[in-house]
Order: sequence, then structure tokens, then C-alpha cells
Amino acid sequence: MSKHTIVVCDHIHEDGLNILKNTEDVNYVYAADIDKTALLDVIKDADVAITRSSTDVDEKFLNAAVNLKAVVRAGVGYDNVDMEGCSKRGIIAMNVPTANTLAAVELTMAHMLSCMRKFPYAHNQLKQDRIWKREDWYGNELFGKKLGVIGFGNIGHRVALRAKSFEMDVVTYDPYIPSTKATDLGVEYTKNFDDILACDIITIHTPKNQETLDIIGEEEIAKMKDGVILINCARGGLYNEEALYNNLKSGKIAMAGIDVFKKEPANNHPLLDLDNITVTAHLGANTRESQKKIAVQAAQNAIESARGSAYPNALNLPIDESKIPSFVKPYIELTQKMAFLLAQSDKSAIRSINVSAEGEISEYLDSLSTFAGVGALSVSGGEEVNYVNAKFWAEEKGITFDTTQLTHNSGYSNKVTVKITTEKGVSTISGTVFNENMQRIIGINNFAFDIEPKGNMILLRNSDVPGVIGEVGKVLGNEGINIADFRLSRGKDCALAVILVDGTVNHEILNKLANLEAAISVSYAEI
Ligand SMILES: NC(=O)c1ccc[n+]([C@@H]2O[C@H](COP(=O)([O-])OP(=O)(O)OC[C@H]3O[C@@H](n4cnc5c(N)ncnc54)[C@H](O)[C@@H]3O)[C@@H](O)[C@H]2O)c1
Ligand SMILES: O=C(O)[C@H](O)COP(=O)(O)O
Repeated sequence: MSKHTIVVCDHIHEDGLNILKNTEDVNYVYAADIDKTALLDVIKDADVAITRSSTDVDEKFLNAAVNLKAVVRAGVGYDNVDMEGCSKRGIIAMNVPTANTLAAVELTMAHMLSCMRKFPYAHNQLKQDRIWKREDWYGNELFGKKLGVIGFGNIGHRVALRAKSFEMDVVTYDPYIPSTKATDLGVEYTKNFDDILACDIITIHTPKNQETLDIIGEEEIAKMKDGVILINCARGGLYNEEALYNNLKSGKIAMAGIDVFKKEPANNHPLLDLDNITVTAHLGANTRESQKKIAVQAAQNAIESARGSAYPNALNLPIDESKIPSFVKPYIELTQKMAFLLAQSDKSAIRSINVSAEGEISEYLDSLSTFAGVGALSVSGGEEVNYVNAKFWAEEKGITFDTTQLTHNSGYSNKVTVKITTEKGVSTISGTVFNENMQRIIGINNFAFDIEPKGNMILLRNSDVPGVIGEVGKVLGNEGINIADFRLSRGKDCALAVILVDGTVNHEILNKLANLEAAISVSYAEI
């Protein structure tokens, strides 16, 4: 039995490790305790890697991981995964999006309460310094304060709900949700970021990306109330760290609760020198409950992706499979096969791939085009080309893609056509699907057909003169090749035959067919 190598790059719960250890077709490698330079050597054998935020899936990592097919980020944020690098290499990146939500929500509340009561400092005074001085520790209450929540996703909306149970007023800013998601929960929704800056306490729960990096800086802090409290249990760098430091030092920001830093580990960070900050070492996801759930899901997802059977929560697929209706799937399959056939029959450098469609299917041209790309490019690229990297591959080779939505006029309820332009010329192939999944090629280069896209096919273009079928039969018969089916379509001056054969056909046999007097061109394709 061939085994899939799954490398665990960071610490995950033992329940996940046990699943990997006990799966027969998995070669499990534990690399969480080695340094990241040594990991580069181990990762070269990995089919799948399981990582957390401590492992950067960057260019160095990806260059070393020459066999990698998938990476499972055992957590939510994937800002340290080079998504474009993965896609270019055909590596599918996945995360485990909701298993640590509650852990992060509760840590956020802990930081909020801790900031209000300066809990760690009060604790240390009694525990470490053995001083009982109650007058030093007057805090503030959450009750009646206004909380601004930036990002109202899985974590943000749950923080808001908990804040409401403390009888806080809550306002949220998240341009990517319908306002009712907030208002249905009794949370004010704003499109004006200044409404957030006017709050008593501000907490952020967005992903880290170009748009959210430094979303709070000097300018935004200047607009805030004196004595504001800032919480960040999402990602370091969402609040500009220098601005955060300066304004904590000046007292403009009364307290900050910080779980995450721009560069981690952050054991020497300047923020740690301040006395008005509560800090944790990126512990948002660190509850036993959440780590257990994450590890189990990450292990199962890693196994499925290693087997190629499923890619749960894939992040870099050009197509969201869950949004593709079942009637489209056979068309996608058919389009890939037709493009594969066409590219084989004209073995020269491809310049462009056009996919056109009519009928309801034409609403899915992007997906059809991606799969046409996989079909056509895999003729030269083999298994290295998949639907994650097909368009990157094409881009590197200067191949252009386009699509055309056609009005309904062929008589078929749905029809898809792939047109490939190569150095030699232009060829087209069309297909449709009958009775839900009966895929059929209905045209090749304007010759009408009704062929199942399956098997070994010789495509013979010939002058439409008597005796061709007999001569073809003789050549193939002499070579011991059995004809399974012979389809002929007649054009104005010539005919196109699609000859389905048992067994494979080599160059020598094709040359013999090409030498027949009536032959114009001969090509061969296998689907
Ligand atoms: N400290 C930790 O250990 C820990 C644990 C889990 C998650 N996280 C971080 O928290 C983030 C949020 O997690 P989640 O599960 O809630 O994700 P989510 O995807 O469910 O929610 C993110 C929300 O942010 C919103 N958003 C995106 N860009 C925005 C912008 N510019 N302004 C305002 N809102 C914006 C989105 O619309 C979405 O509603 C993750 O990306 C991760 O980085 C940290
Ligand atoms: O994005 C996340 O899921 C959290 O930041 C947790 O990350 P970690 O699993 O690397 O601690």
C-alpha cells in the first residue's frame, strides 16, 4: 500500500496525532519540536503539512516542500501562508475556521475584564510583593460602556453578545455583512468608522490583510476618547504597534489587552515594558476544548486531502464547489475532457483558450474555463497541472483565457464549446449533456458528431472519396488494432472520422494512416 506522508509542523492536540498514527495509509512525521531550519529538510517528503501560526508557509518553506499537495492550517488566520505561492505550485491550502472561535471569544472577554480591573497588576502586588493595598486598585465596570467591535464574524459577533450580557452598548463596523446580522442581535451597525473610534472600549476581530493592516494608527487614536481601552486578540499589526506604544505611554490609551504581536515570538517586545497593558503569548486558541477539536479536524482534513478525496475549507480554489449546482458538474467534467482531447489532437504550443456556452450553463463560464485550462494544459504539464494552478501555469507561458456567453440558437438546451488557438491554427470542440449525465461530443471543427468522450480515438480528416473506410480498416487490422466504433461526419469538401480503437496507437501506425492517399491529417487522443 502506498503511504501518504503527513508532516505535523506545530504542536497540536494528541487526539489529532493519534488519528494520524493509527491511519494505515499515512506515514506520520512529527516535526513540531525541531527548529524551522531543520523543518525545511523534513518537509521535502511531505504530501501534506499541518501547521499553526508558528510556521510560516513562505517561499522558503514552499521551495523545500517539493512534494506538497496540501497544507492544513490548524486554526483560522492564514496571513502567514503564502496563498499565491501555494496556488502557483498547485498546493491546496485549507484552514479549520470555527473550532477555536469560543476560545478566542473568551480570551477577548478576559482581556477586557483584566484591563478594566488591572487584574495582573493587582494580582502581582498581592502574590509576588505580598502587599495588601486596596486603594491602589480602583477599576472600572463594563456595565454601561460603549464597545466598538471591528469585524462581526464568528468571533466578533460572539464577543458582542457576551458584551451585551454585561449590559454594554455595542456598535460594530464590518462592511462585508448585512446590517441585519448586527441589528437582529440588538447591536448597532455603522458604516462610519468614526463611530467605532468614539467608543470606550474597542476590540478588533478581522483577518490580517492589506486592508486591515494598521487599520488603527496615530490618526485614528487621536480621534479616540482619552482613556480609551483597546483589545487585540486577532492579529499583531492590525493596531499599528508604534502608535499603540506611544499612546499607551502618554496615557491617551488607558489600557490595552494584547494577545498577538506583529512578529512572534515577542518575548522582547517594547510593549512588554509598559505598565498599562495586559498581555498573553498568542493564547487565543489555547483551550483544551478548542485544540482537541482543531487537531481532530486538521488530521481528518489532512488525510482526506492526502488521498485526494476532499479538501474541506479550501482557501485557494478558483471555484467554490459548494456553489456549483449538480447539473453543472457533468458539463465541467465534459469541458475538461474535450479540452484534453483537442490539445492532444493538435500537439503544438497553445496561445489561447476560449470557452463559449449557451443556455443556463453559460452562467458558469468561469468554472468551465478553469477546467478547460486543466484539460488543455495537462497534455504538456501532466499531473502537475490542477485547477488551483492552471491559470498561473498559463500566465507563465503567455497563454490567454477568455470566455463568451452565447445567445441560445443551436437547439441544445445547453452547449459548451472549447476553442484552442495554437501555433498551427484554431480548433474547436463542442459538447452537451443529455439526461443529467450523458456527456456527448456534438461537434469537432464544425463537423457534427454524437460521441461519448471516452476511449482511444484516431481523428482522420480525409477527402470524401470512396474506399477510405476499407483502407483504414486494413491498416489497423494489419497492426492488430481492433476498431470499436467508427463515426464519420461529412463536410463540404472533406470528411472527419473519429475512430475508436481498442489498445493504443503509436506514431508508426499514425504515419501509415497519414500516408493513405485520401488522408489530409491524422491525430490521436486518449481520454
Ligand atoms: N488570538 C488567536 O489565537 C485567534 C484565534 C482565532 C482567530 N484569530 C484571528 O481572528 C480573526 C477573525 O476570526 P473569525 O473566526 O471571527 O473570522 P471570520 O472570518 O468569521 O470574521 C472576520 C470578519 O471580519 C470582517 N472584515 C474583513 N475585513 C474587514 C474590514 N476591513 N473591516 C471590518 N471588518 C472586516 C469580515 O467581514 C468578517 O465578518 C482571524 O482572521 C484570526 O486572524 C485569532
Ligand atoms: O488564527 C487562529 O486560529 C489563531 O490565531 C490561533 O492560531 P494558532 O493555532 O497558531 O495558535
